[in-house]
Amino acid sequence: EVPLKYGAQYTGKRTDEAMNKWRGNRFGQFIHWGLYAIPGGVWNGKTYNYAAEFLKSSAKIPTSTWDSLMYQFNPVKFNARQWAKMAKQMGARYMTITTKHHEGFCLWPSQYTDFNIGNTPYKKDILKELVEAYNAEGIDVNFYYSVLDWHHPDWRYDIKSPEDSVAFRRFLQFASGQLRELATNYPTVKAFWFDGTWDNSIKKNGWWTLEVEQMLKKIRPGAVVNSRLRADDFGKRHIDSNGKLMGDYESGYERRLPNPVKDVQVTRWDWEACMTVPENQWGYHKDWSVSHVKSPLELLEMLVHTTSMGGNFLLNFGPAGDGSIRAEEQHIARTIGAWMQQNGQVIYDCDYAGWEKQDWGYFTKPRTGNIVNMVVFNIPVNGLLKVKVPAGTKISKATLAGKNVKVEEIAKDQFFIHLPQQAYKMPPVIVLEAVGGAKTNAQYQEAKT
Ligand SMILES: C[C@@H]1N[C@@H](C(=O)NCc2ccccc2)[C@H](O)[C@@H]1O
Repeated sequence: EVPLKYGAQYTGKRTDEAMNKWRGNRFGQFIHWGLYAIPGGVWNGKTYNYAAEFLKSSAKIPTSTWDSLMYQFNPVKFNARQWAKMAKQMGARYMTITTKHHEGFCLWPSQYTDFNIGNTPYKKDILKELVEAYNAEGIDVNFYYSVLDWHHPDWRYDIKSPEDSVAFRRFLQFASGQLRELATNYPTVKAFWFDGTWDNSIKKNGWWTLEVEQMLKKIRPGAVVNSRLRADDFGKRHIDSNGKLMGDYESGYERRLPNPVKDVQVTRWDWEACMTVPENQWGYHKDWSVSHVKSPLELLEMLVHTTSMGGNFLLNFGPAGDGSIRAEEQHIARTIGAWMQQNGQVIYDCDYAGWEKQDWGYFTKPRTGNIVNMVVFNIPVNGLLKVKVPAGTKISKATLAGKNVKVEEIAKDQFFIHLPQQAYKMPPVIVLEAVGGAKTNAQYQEAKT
C-alpha cells in the first residue's frame, strides 16, 4: 500500500443508521432542472440531438447569451407538492435534485453568485419548496452539485500557469462556500451527489475533495457522499491508489448496469446506478423521437436488477421549463408505482441474495429472515423456474401472491419452482422460505468425473 493523505477514509460498508436508511431506500427519483429546460434542445429553430443540458456547448452559444435565459425562468406550471405526490406514488424513497448543473445556474438564492433563482421572474427559493414538499411525503432529498461550472470566470479545466492556480484556488473557495450554504440552509438534506469532477484541475486538488467530504459530514453528521467527488493524492478518482473506494458509495454506473454474473464484485460496497429514460437526455428535450425511449417495464427491470446486486437505482426525470412533467414520465411513474404498491417489499431494504443468477429474472433478499424473493421477467415456456441454492439449503415453501406454488427438488441443491401458467402483464414475484444447512437428499449425488 502507498501512504495516502487524501485516499479512502474507511473500508467496508458504513453501518450507521443514516447509511442504512440510504441503502434501504433503494429507489430514487433524479431530477435535472435548470435553464437548459427552457430551450429544451432547440435553438434558433434548430433541434440539437445531443443531451439537452449540453445545448450551450452543442449549439456553441456564448455564455452571456445563455446566462440571459435566467430572466426567462418562470415555471408557471410548477407545483412542488404535485411532483412530490407523483414521486411518492411511483414508490421513490429518495429524490436527488440538480441544485447547480454544469451551466452554473443555482436553484437556490446563493450568496456566492447572482446567477441564481432569486434573480429570475420566479424569485422564490425553489429548492426549499422542493425539499419541503418531498420531505412532507416522507421522501429523503439529496443534492446533486456540479463542480464543473461554465459560468464562473475562475473555473479551469486544467492548471497550466500560476494564474490558473490562483484563479482555481478562488474557484474552490467559491464551491466550498456554496456547499457549506447548501448543507447549512437545508438541514434535512441526506446526501450529496457530486458531478463534473473529471477534469485535471480537480484531479490535481485531491486535498479539496477530502476537505469537502469532511466539511459536509461535520455540518450534517451522517451525510452520504458519492465516490465521484473524490480524487486521491495521485489524482486517482472513485477508487484510490490502494484500490479502496473513496466516499460512501460507488457512483460510476451512469446509463449502464453491472453484469449480474461477471460484475458480482460490485456487491462488496454500496453503489448506485443513475438512468435516463431516453438513451441520453437528462434535462428536458422537446423531441424524444430521435432515440429509444425506455418503457416502464425496461426501467422496472433495471430497478430489480440493481436491487438484486445490492445497489440503489436513481431514475431521471427532466421537467420542462414551465414546470410541467411530460406525459411519458407520468406514465412511467404510474406504471412502476402500481407494481411497487404490491411488491415494494422485494426492493426496499433488500439486498444481493448471493444465489446463482438464473435466466428467468432476479433474486432479492430482505435484510432479515430466511426469505429469498424471485422476480420473474422472462416467463419460461415450460413454466418451470430453476433455482440453484447454496449447498444444503432447503426450500420449505414458495408462494405467489400469498398462494402456495409447487417446489420440486430436481438434483443436489437444485429445484424447480412451478410458475402458474397465465398471461403476466407485469413481473410476478415468488417468495421462497429457504433454510440453510439441512441434510441433503441422499437420492441426489454429484457425478464422479
Ligand atoms: C449525471 C450526468 N452527468 C452529466 C454528464 O454526462 N456530464 C458529462 C460531460 C459534461 C461536460 C463535458 C463532457 C461530458 C449529465 O449532464 C448528467 O448530469
